[in-house]
Amino acid sequence: MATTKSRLSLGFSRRQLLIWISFLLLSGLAVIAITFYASYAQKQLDADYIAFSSEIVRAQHDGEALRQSSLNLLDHPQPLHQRQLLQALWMIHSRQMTIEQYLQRSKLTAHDTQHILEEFTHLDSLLQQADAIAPDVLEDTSQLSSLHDLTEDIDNSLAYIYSELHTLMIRGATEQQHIMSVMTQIIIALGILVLVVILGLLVAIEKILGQQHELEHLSITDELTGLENRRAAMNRAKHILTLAKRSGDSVSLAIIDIDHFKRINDRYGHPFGDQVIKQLALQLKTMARESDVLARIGGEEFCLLMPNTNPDGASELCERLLGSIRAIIITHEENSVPLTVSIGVTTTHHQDDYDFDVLYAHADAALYRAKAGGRDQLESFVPSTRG
Ligand SMILES: Nc1nc2c(ncn2[C@@H]2O[C@H](COP(=O)(O)OP(=O)(O)OP(=O)(O)O)[C@@H](O)[C@H]2O)c(=O)[nH]1
Repeated sequence: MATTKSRLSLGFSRRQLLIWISFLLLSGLAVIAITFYASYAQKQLDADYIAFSSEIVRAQHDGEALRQSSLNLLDHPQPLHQRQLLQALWMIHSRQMTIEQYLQRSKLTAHDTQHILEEFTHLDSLLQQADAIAPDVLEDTSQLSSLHDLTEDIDNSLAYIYSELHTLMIRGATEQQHIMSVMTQIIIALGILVLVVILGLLVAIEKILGQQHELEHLSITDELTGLENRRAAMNRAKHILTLAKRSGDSVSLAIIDIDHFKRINDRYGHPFGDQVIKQLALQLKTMARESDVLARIGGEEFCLLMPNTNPDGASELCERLLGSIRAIIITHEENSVPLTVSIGVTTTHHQDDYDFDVLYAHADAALYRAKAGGRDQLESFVPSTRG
């Protein structure tokens, strides 16, 4: 009832749901953070600060060229120097347009560039004034000194703009470097995380497989003796009997039960009784064949299923078992403890006998007679007594 309550309609337990919600929340946050950072980084990395910087470096010569041509014109008012000055003015115009384009393409914020744009407006008005005077200055030489003053103002304005832009470029490039280093660290951290997760998963899978194998082994093994348990014996017996029934081969089953085991327990204690069981199991193991199924099917009861074995073969082996068990030397505090077993054995005779429960019942009936006959002996099931 409690389990049903703690499970929601979709088949998730509350704990699983919490884990999934936390996982989804964390993943969502990680995706948002990464997307935000990636778009910011992308903008910064898109800005071509190197090209922009080289354009600014080239532009710094424009002011000097203008000032020089203005000086030349002032000293020698000749058409050559006037042409040079007009050319310098044109150069500054076109450079100004290129730089304004770079500024728009760059990811610098309005806050960063506001004062530069204002200075550009001021520069525009100075250029317009110079453009208005320069073409006629040879006709009206009184304008020469005003023109020269204007060129000085233009040069100063350009110097201010370019030094500010230069500072911004350095800041942008530094930011790019910072972004690259943060991204490298993030990539390394993610790589390590992925490796750790993969390693964790591998360890978990390895552990689960180990536990699964261990559980499988435990589910078919008798803990005390290490022999197969009743369940495993029945499964294997079923398989062997099915094959034998088809081929018509005889299969024998012996049940081996320790005599008066209760007395051993009572006299020497339960742990000693366990040791006796283990010792007997070891002896049985050495005498059983590879193809036999040897299992502990009860407290002091073992079964030995012998494929392809007729009644004579089974009896012979069981007699040898009785003898070898009698010969086991067991001592308790220097007192020897006699150990004997009784064995009931049966062999498939009819089609119906190829069934573990039927064979077991027959062997058990024979064992009963062995116990009743005085123990430490073998009794075989006699088919005519069936039923
Ligand atoms: N030490 C130990 N004793 C066990 C274990 N399993 C069952 N026993 C004991 O085995 C004894 C079996 O006693 P009984 O069924 O009366 O049979 P028995 O004393 O061997 O007498 P018979 O079979 O008639 O010869 C009981 O005292 C159980 O407690 C075990 O794993 N370890």
